[in-house]
Amino acid sequence: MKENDGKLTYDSVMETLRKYPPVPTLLRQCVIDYKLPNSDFTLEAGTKVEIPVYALQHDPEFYPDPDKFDPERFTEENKAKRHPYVYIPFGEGPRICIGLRFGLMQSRVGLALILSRYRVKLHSKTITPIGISPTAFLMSSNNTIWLELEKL
Ligand code: HEM
Repeated sequence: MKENDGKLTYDSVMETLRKYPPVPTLLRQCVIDYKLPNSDFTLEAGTKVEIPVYALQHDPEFYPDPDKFDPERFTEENKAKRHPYVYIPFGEGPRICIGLRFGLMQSRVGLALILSRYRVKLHSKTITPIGISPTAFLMSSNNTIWLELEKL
């Protein structure tokens, strides 16, 4: 907020959803035979397709130094340089998340309310580095994240 004239921007929420998309893969089913551009491969109608959201959002071709948390990636200028479909935490197309705007706003308001009233630290019970669960269907940490909230 200090860096943005006291305003809470969406950029840090967007960068969080890039690094940790709650839905790491999207599912689709091909409805017509479709020849992939620049290849001899044809997807046949009926084929189930998994779209790797997590992998796209960590591809260094689109996001250099992908593990770095850098909200600057979401300035209007930087966004314009990327293909829009390499950032799809809410999906895309006719079945895109119906709660996209509400989800973004809710995360922002929730964070603002907590961070304006409390100093948040990791509790010593939390095992670090925090890893991603390899078995959960939705993005989850591999261990409980314990936080310590101190009233400001
Ligand atoms: C940060 C919060 C959220 C994330 C990351 C998220 C993510 C997603 C994703 C990835 C999809 C699948 C889209 C696709 O297949 O292309 C989806 C679908 C959907 N989401 Fe969300 N969502 C969020 C919040 C919400 C909220 C707040 C609501 C409702 C108030 C909501 C309601 C729905 C519904 C109804 C669908 C199914 C849409 C359809 O199939 O036509 N989501 N969401």
